[in-house]
Formats: sequence, C-alpha cells, structure tokens
Amino acid sequence: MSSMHNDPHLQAHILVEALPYMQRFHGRTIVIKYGGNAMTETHLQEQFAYDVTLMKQVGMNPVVVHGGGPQIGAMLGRLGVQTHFVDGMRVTDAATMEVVEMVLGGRVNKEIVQAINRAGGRAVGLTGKDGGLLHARPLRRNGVDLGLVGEVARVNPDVIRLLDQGEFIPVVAPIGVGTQGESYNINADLVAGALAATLKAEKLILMTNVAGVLDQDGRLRTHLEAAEVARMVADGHIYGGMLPKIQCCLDAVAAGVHAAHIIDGRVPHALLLEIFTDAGVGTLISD
Ligand SMILES: Nc1ncnc2c1ncn2[C@@H]1O[C@H](COP(=O)(O)OP(=O)(O)O)[C@@H](O)[C@H]1O
Ligand SMILES: CC(=O)N[C@@H](CCC(=O)OP(=O)(O)O)C(=O)O
Repeated sequence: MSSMHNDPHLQAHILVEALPYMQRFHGRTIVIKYGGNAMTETHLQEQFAYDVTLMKQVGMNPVVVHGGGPQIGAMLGRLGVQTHFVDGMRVTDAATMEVVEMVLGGRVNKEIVQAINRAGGRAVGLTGKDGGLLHARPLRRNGVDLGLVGEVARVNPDVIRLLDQGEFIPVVAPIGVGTQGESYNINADLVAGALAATLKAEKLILMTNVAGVLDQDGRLRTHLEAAEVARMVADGHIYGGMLPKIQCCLDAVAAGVHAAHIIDGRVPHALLLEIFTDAGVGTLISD
C-alpha cells in the first residue's frame, strides 16, 4: 500500500482506469449479496463498507442484501435449538423463525448499517416487511416441509427507489412477509436475484467464500455462458451451495440484468476490483 502511495503515476493510472466504469454505471443500480468472510472478518467488513460508500459517492445505486447463516446458527446453538438444512435451506419452524428475524433484522442488519455509516455513507436497514418490499410464499421442495422457508412471490421496490433518490444505501435482510403478515425465512441469494430482476439492475454481484465458479480441475472460470453452465450442472461440476447462486444469476440475466458475477469475498476490496477495474474478480455469468 505504502509503495503505491509513493508512486503518483500509478495512483493517477488507477483513477483513470476507473473513469469509464464511473461513467458507465452512473445512476445504475447494482445489487450486492453480501455474505461469507467479507461479513464476519472485521477488516474485510470495513473494506466492503468503504467500497459501497465509494460506489454511492460516484453516482451508482448500490443495494445490499445480506446473509447471516453462521450468525443464525451460532444464536440457535446458544439457545439450544437444533437446526438442519435440506438442499441448502434451513428448515424453519416458528421458534427458529423468531431467532432468524431477531438475528438478521436486528443484530446483523444494524452491524452492516453501522459499518457503512462509519465509512461516511448513509445506510438504511430494512427487512422485506418494510414498505411491503418482499412478499413471500412457502418454498416447496420435493414434498419436504421446510416450514417457514419462503421464496419471493412479489417485490414492491418503491421503498428502495425512494432511498436511492434520497442518497441512502438500502441494506436488506432476507425476510419476507406472507399474506397473513407472517414472516418467512428466504435464502439471501434468492432475494438478491429477485431484487436485481425487479429493479432491472445493471449488475448482480454475489460475494462468497470461493474464487468463483471452478471447473473440474479446480481452475477459475472467469466467464461462463448459460449453455455452458447447464452442461457443468448436468456433469456434476456445479453442486451444493453453488447451485442456487448459479440459478439466481441465470434468472437475473434472463430477466434483463446485464451481468451477474460470483466473486471472492475473501479478497480485500473485492467489490471495488469488480466494479472499477478491467480485470474484475470471480466469474461473470451471461446468457
Ligand atoms: N463449480 C464450483 N465452483 C466453486 N464452488 C462450488 C462449485 N460447485 C459447488 N461448489 C460449492 O459451493 C460452495 C459455495 O456455496 P455456499 O457455501 O453456499 O456459499 P455462501 O455461504 O457464500 O452462500 C463452495 O464452497 C463449494 O463447496
Ligand atoms: C432459508 C434459509 O436457509 N435462509 C438462510 C438465511 C440467511 C442466508 O441466506 O445466509 P447466508 O447467505 O449466509 O447463507 C438461513 O436461515 O441461514
């Protein structure tokens, strides 16, 4: 870092390289699923907060959707409540839902809001209940009852648009509201995908704990087209937690989002590198 500071030419070069991206993405919405190490390690969290604040400062509209699976797991453990997953989804009974809502909508959401505010941004925390943002219905999986696990039935983006115009950065916890006012626990990747599609976002960026989508030899694929993704899934080279990410990237791109990225949240300033540099980080998925 210090050697970079000592090289004004390099600094100027970096700023100039960022200019076309600032121009291209000015006034555009970029939906970011924030999760993994980037959320739990203090220095990565601080860097993320600076990245989002910088995006907003140069005229983009970042919309943050956060996860928090490990934090929910830790709280359930402290309360002595057993939890288990079916196809990557946490089976959610009423007692679990109470904890999910407290942890995601309370502690985790406010920690992110505070981190962004500390970086000089103006973040506003929401759950899908606020402004009727995320209407949910029960998610059905091969006849297995997942309880209060939901999927997004409808998005009402009015509150996001209002915040964007007001120079605020929305930070959304993945909780939806049902027809009777009940809460649903929704996988955060699904929420990010649905928001990106509804907002006709320029980009959907999913931050995770791997370098991106890897091929059968463990090499990073920097660009994948839909047809190739389908082949990799059929051949079993994409599985587990990567499946819903891939699916929501494909859905978002099919719905008109220009690009969907799966990026390595363990890399310092991963978001900044993805948005403002020619190289980018992770895997770009296009149709
Ligand atoms: N082709 C692939 N490339 C990279 N990761 C893959 C691939 N196929 C399956 N995975 C798995 O998907 C995981 C990422 O999903 P997950 O752990 O659910 O992420 P997150 O917790 O960030 O939502 C990886 O750790 C890896 O085990
Ligand atoms: C239905 C379901 O599984 N919901 C997730 C919601 C949080 C989430 O998605 O967090 P990560 O992105 O950190 O995994 C859960 O209960 O863990």
